[in-house]
Amino acid sequence: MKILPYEPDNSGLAYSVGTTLDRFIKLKQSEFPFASGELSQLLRDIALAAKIVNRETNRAGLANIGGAFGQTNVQGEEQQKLDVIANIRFMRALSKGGEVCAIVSEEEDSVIDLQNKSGKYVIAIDPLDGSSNIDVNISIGTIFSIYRRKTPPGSPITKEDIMQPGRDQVAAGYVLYGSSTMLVYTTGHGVNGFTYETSLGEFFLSHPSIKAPLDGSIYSINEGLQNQWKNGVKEYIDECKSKNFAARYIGSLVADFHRNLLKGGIYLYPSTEKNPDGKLRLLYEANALAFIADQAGALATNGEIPILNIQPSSLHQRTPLFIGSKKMVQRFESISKGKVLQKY
Ligand SMILES: O=P(O)(O)OC[C@H]1O[C@](O)(COP(=O)(O)O)[C@@H](O)[C@@H]1O
Ligand SMILES: [Mg+2]
Ligand SMILES: [Mg+2]
Repeated sequence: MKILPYEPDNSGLAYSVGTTLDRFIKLKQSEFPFASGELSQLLRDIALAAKIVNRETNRAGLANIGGAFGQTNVQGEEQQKLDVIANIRFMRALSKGGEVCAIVSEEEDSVIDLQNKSGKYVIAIDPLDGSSNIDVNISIGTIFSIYRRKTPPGSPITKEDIMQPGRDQVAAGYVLYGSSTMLVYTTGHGVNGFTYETSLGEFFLSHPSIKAPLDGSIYSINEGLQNQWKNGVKEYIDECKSKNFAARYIGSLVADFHRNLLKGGIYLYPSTEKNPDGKLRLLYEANALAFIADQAGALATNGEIPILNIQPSSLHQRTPLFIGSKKMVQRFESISKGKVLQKY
């Protein structure tokens, strides 16, 4: 009787493509003998909420889920129904999960204290990113940042727990609801991407150990705001054009970031007259993507300093964001800081 060892695939990767998210989280946790499993559970809670929001986005056109909700959020932006639904779904999953003590959300004016005496984690979340694309069937997303609270569990939530620089994130990621739905995250040990298999209701590892190309030829910026650009943005974009780079702008930060992360490219949202501090929010948009970028070998800056080094001072503060392939962001910075003259 012949006995053969089972060789699933020859990738040699410890975490081979096709590993379920749940199994991946378990395996990763076993690498940290002192891990208590709470962060693992929190990641599972996020994945659960993502599955529910995925279902809602897929049928947004059918079930009267599209369109405006009829209220504005603290940013003065008109909330879409799906913004509110996604916010409720993530709030519910995170509060039921039991690992989180406080939530900062784009759709909530103030910090939500979950009154959870044992919760160690603070989460900042953009429940639905790319709201302007909801009704037109273009990729949208969810963005999340996870911090360990600074004060002991059970004690009152303090500013110190909430206003932590991106550098202190213990995990971050995004969900992309696109032609397929993906969850991409880091816990500070590399970046991995999982694709949702709807019929099985499972996320499977599809993009292990994502590394951003060092350079690229794609730039993503809302050129409609060109007249409001300053500090070298125009010069940099002119140089990209002189090099025949491709202009790609979806208008959903998660989708533009994801493309550039995989293919090489740069996303730029500078300060404008309308948004002198930039449009994107530090706590629940820029910090998470900057952590992913950092872990994938890419860069994120506000034009002055790395996004991860910014000390937050208010919940919904905005920041200029320049994020993407290392060489492209470095080139932008040197032009915007006037360190180099363009040669076409
Ligand atoms: O329409 P603009 O000014 O180009 O802004 C688009 C940007 O605004 C956002 O939609 C802001 O995010 P929200 O949709 O979560 O508010 C980003 O996803 C996107 O990159
Ligand atoms: Mg957003
Ligand atoms: Mg949003």
